[in-house]
Amino acid sequence: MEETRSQPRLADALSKQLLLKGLLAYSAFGACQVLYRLLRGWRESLRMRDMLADIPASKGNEAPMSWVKEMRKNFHRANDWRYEICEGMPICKNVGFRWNPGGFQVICGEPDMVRHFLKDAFDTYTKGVPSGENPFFIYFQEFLGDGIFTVRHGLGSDDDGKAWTQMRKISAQIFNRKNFNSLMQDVFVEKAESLRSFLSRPEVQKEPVDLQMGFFNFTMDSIMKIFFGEDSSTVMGKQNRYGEAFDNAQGAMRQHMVKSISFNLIASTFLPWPFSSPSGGGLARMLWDATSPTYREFTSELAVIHDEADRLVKECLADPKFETRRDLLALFLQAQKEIKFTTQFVKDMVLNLIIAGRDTTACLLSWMFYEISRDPEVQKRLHDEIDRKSPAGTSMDLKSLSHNELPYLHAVIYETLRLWPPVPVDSKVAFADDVLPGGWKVPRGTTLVFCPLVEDVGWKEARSHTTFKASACCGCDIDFAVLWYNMGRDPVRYPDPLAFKPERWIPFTAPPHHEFPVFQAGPRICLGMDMAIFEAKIAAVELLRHLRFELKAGQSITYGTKITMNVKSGDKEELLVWVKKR
Ligand code: HEM
Repeated sequence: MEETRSQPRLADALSKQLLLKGLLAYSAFGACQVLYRLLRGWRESLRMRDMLADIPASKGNEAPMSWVKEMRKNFHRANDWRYEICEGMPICKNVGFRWNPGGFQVICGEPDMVRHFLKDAFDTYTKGVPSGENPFFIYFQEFLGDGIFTVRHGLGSDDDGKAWTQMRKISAQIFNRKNFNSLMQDVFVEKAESLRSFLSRPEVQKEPVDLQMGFFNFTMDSIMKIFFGEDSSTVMGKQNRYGEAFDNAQGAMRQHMVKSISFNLIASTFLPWPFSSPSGGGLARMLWDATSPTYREFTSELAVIHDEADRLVKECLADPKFETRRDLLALFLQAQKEIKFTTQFVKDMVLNLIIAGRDTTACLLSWMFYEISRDPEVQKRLHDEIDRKSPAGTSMDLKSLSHNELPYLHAVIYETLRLWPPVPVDSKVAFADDVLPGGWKVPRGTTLVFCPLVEDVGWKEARSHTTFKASACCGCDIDFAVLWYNMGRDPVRYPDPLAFKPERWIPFTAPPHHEFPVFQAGPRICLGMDMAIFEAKIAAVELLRHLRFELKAGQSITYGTKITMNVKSGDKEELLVWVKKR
């Protein structure tokens, strides 16, 4: 009897002992892991600090990681803040923590440097790896999956860049001259006519209209047709849940990403497995994400996007004409047999191409019409040129819309891209130690950021004369920036830089890509560059043949919060314009 009563007590004591031992073992393991990470981080950070010692810190950001705090404070004017911290310096750095190598950035200001890391040393610099040290890429990858925008090439890739080469090769098939003058031309003209007919409605012309929304709908409808063979009519007011989900997911992702930088850096260093991991995962991040309303919004919108991508892929595969289809989705699915892409991969590609093709060109058109509708002289010159060279009823193709035929229109587009680059920031990460032109050392793991070659003279003075009001913007920022935005505003290269002067592009000589990296440069230069310009020209000619535009007075115009730089009026992402028949 005595013996049977003592058995549970013994089992209790044994399990308590086991628990205690387990806890002790886990504490020892956790402490060793944190210590190891700290030592490793400290050693790597020291090495980076030593190698970067010759490069001056960006203005106001001398203390380790102080730039993150400053960046947060300046979310509402992210692009201008980036200009100010490297003003007058051809190269500067943002300093990371002493115990984590993740926060080091080098901001380059000279086209030679840009050329070096986008072209000459192409294999050394690529996209970052999502990790605790690079929290920006965690969410970016979650959004874009394994598509062309996230895939790494060169030293940073596991497959020697094969996946990127294949994606690029297949995508490039759609951007040939034959397609421009048939499929693309037909689609752009049809969708531009729809937009023009919508804007010509008397009820639409009674009130100022959000022209930016019109352009996002126009580019969405065009992309759906060219890339996926699908007819959508958002331009005519038909709702597109996909487009909305896309915008909401982008906005929420960026907000959450910025909010999470410090948390991810700290958690991945100081919390042991399974609460965190150097790859950026772990229970702590799961909890952090799950309790964030912006993250929940991001994932629920992402689910809508994925369902839609699923539908597009299924319908394409079931199409009896599948084998003869030439839209981009069909090309990828046809190639799947030989290259063994997974269906998930094709879906990611779909998503990447929509972001590439829809938002960028819509931003270009929005800023272009912002400039046109606030300057009657520019609009008059465009009307005159179009009336003379491309009146209603004449066809629009690559030749008739070239810079030789319509030099002023071409110049307006380049001037818009200079002042309002649709992708104002971007970055590359060094995967090996390197030396930049000028002898500046760059350690492995540094994020390379571009900055313009800016002189102190000129910029401030020009700014004081501008009518652009960078107020009331609640835009957020990303931590790794490539400053296309600022390069276009360099007063040395572009005198009177803030003035909209299309004449500076006449006669037109294409600028070297590393000096004007609006479409990036080197082997990963934008694939859709010619398509975007062609599309913007067709839309502009079609609208200006029939309509005139006047900016609604009293708007405080600035830039918005998306990855691509859209127009913001007050606290709304819109561009209100009066549209009238000519
Ligand atoms: C004004 C319009 C556009 C601008 C300013 C623009 C700008 C850019 C930039 C800056 C990049 C480099 C991003 C990076 O990898 O870090 C890029 C890449 C890319 N763009 Fe565009 N883009 C525009 C329109 C388009 C269009 C219409 C398409 C057609 C789908 C397109 C397709 C791509 C693709 C596929 C890449 C990835 C290239 C690669 O990594 O190999 N873009 N674009």
